Amino acid sequence: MDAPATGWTEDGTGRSADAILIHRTLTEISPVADQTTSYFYALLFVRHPELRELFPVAMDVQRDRLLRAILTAADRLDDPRALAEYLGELGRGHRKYGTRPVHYPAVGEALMGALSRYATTTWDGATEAAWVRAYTAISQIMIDAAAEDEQRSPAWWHAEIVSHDLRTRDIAVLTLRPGQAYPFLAGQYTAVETPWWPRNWRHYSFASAPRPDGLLTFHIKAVPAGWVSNALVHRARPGDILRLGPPTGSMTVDHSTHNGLLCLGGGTGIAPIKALVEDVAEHGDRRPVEVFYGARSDHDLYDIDTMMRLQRTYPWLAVRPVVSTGPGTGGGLMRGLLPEAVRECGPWPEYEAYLSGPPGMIRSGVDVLRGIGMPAERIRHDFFDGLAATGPA
Ligand SMILES: NC(=O)C1=CN([C@@H]2O[C@H](COP(=O)(O)OP(=O)(O)OC[C@H]3O[C@@H](n4cnc5c(N)ncnc54)[C@H](O)[C@@H]3O)[C@@H](O)[C@H]2O)C=CC1
Repeated sequence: MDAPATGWTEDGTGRSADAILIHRTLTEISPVADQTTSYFYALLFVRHPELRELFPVAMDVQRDRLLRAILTAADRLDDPRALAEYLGELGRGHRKYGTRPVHYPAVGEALMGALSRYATTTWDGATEAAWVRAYTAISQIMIDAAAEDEQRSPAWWHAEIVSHDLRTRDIAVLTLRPGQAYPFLAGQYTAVETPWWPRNWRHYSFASAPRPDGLLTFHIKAVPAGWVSNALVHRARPGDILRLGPPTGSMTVDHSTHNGLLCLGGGTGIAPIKALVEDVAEHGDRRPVEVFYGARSDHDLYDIDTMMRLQRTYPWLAVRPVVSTGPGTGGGLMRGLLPEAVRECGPWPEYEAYLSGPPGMIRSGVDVLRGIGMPAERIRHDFFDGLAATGPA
């Protein structure tokens, strides 16, 4: 996939002229992001009512995903590799919503309408031209990626729940049997849609490496106001059919090195970490793997038995539970937040870091690791609703 090629003149700062104009617009709309988003969707649905059915009935929770994804991409114009990767995932991920190439101009038109209305000070002919070039390039990369993907993969997969294990009051472990082969890598995640909330897709990591029987596992925590997660934890039963989007995410094991793995799994963020451990075991690498498993209290360490079983099985694996609140129970339990525990046990030369959990944990974990000298290229993580987010709503 090619990077955008037009409007490309460097200024003294190393940024292209288009990127500077686009960044200026983004800075101006930042304090009025909510209004810009509302206006964008209003324009889109008033002018193109046929597009409304691609989005969930209620759009409050993830209302701004599509616009946020476009703006994120536009702000990365000068990083063609990251842009192509991000937009490729986005284009492939949009197939499950029924997005067609013909829909892209409608979105572009609403985008220009919303930006020109809210970036009143900086909007002019040159800025509009820069946005048109950027959006044309963005949509073309997405359209091409979707078309290429269509040749080899379904837009989505049906999967039947074959077991539902309620581990705590609000956490369930689900095992699914996909209707057809579902290729993915340990450490990746996917989007899940339930029959109860059509077109509401939520992201969950695979909690196991690919298995010979083809089954998939997910750890779901019912979060307040989380319709999909509450349905999956409290309503779903074996026999129910879900839909899955394509696998995505870059927190996969680099098997080209013998470095150790330093893994931080916060809450249900332990799910992909468990998959990574299984992946290392299957490759027979015997690289040291240090897992820090964080939860609010020892009661919330819902998968500790599995992790301890893995530790007993593999001599190269060490699992350290870390609880942030509530009484500790001794017995090797560390107290505090995960990133602090990792710092205390550092400095971790010869390790690659894998972080999975709440965004605050990932941010502070990256800060701690960078602070103790770990180079950025040895730190891997995904943000479910940040750069890696896919979906129109
Ligand atoms: N691939 C990924 O990155 C995955 C991410 N998740 C995300 O993980 C989250 C799990 O939520 P919960 O189970 O409620 O976790 P939680 O809120 O109970 O946090 C778990 C642990 O993370 C650490 N932590 C949390 N916030 C922190 C902060 N601001 N700074 C430093 N450390 C912090 C603490 O040690 C805490 O005990 C969800 O947001 C879910 O979307 C879940 C699965 C996979």
